[in-house]
Amino acid sequence: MTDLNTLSRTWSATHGTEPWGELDLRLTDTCLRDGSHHKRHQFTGQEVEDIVRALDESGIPVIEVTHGDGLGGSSFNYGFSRTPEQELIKIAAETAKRAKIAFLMLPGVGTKDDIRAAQDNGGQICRIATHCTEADVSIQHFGLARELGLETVGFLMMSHTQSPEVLAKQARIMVDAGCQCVYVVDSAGALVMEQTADRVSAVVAEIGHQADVGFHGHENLGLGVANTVIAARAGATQIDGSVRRFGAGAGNTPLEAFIGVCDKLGWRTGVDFLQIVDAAEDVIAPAMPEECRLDRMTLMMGYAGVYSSFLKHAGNAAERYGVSGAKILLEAGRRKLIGGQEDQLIDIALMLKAEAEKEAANA
Ligand SMILES: C[C@H](O)CC(=O)C(=O)O
Ligand SMILES: [Mn+2]
Repeated sequence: MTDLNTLSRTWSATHGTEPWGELDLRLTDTCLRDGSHHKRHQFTGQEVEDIVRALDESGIPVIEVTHGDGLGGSSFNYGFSRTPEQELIKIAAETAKRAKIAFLMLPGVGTKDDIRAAQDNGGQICRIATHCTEADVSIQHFGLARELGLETVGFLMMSHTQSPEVLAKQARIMVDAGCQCVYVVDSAGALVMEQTADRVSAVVAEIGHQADVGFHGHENLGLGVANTVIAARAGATQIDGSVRRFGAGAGNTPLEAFIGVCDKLGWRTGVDFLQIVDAAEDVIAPAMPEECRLDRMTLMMGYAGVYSSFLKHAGNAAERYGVSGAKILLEAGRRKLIGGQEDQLIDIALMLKAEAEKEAANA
């Protein structure tokens, strides 16, 4: 486990004698992509325009816009988008004056043609996400993205499920394929402080001399900001979050809170705290179907280590079959389900229903 003294020594060795005094972080707001899960993929063009304008004017340097499950995610399995994501990317790119527009793709869900289309529509940063033991499926997509002149980011999803050593090896595969920044992604909001630091440190040790390292957090155990602070101290220089926590599960690291913390620590983000707080209240909150809640369901996700975007799917299955959503999530965690296995939530609901019927018959 990384303790703070070790972290301080590592920091001094790589960044000079002032432990975490001087830090420049590049922030990515993900509410128009991760928040798409919470919004059940129902963003309108007007909402995207308003949110991008507010984030851009506050100084957020990168804004991610895509269906929650990435390019090509609009489908029966994941949920259909109200507005085609390529149209939303175009609106975002036409609205932003300073910010770069990023898009996410999961190999197998999106295709190479989707990447080309996103670039044609003004997307400049291609973020490629894989389960954290499957980086090899991203190799050809990183190759294409670099060929097209896109900036590249890799997402190692469900990072809590693997050791720091495994993550470092997977990060190496992405960087060798052309990835310029690898994110440790706490998809389930299950990492606790030192577990975050250990993983980020290991990835920094493996690729830090060649590429950036990032951190993407979720709030399911209420640790989004704390985990993000410790990730930055461990060497993550690209940081994700969503203003107002507008993301899957209990939401992402609330970016405006993290920016306030950075101001207090003397870390530079280039974002105006007062402006981003106003944007959160006046522009982002009104676009949310409801606040992202830390409740029984989302706590269960952090506790059992369940992919945050399963929340709505588990809720639907619970309602349809009259069983406990929290129990579905606990079982999903026990089965170690990963993204793409949403249909198993229905199997679990049917199993719980059959168990309940059997119990009732025996009573
Ligand atoms: C496709 C996922 O929603 C990506 C993500 O944000 C995560 O794993 O967390
Ligand atoms: Mn996420």
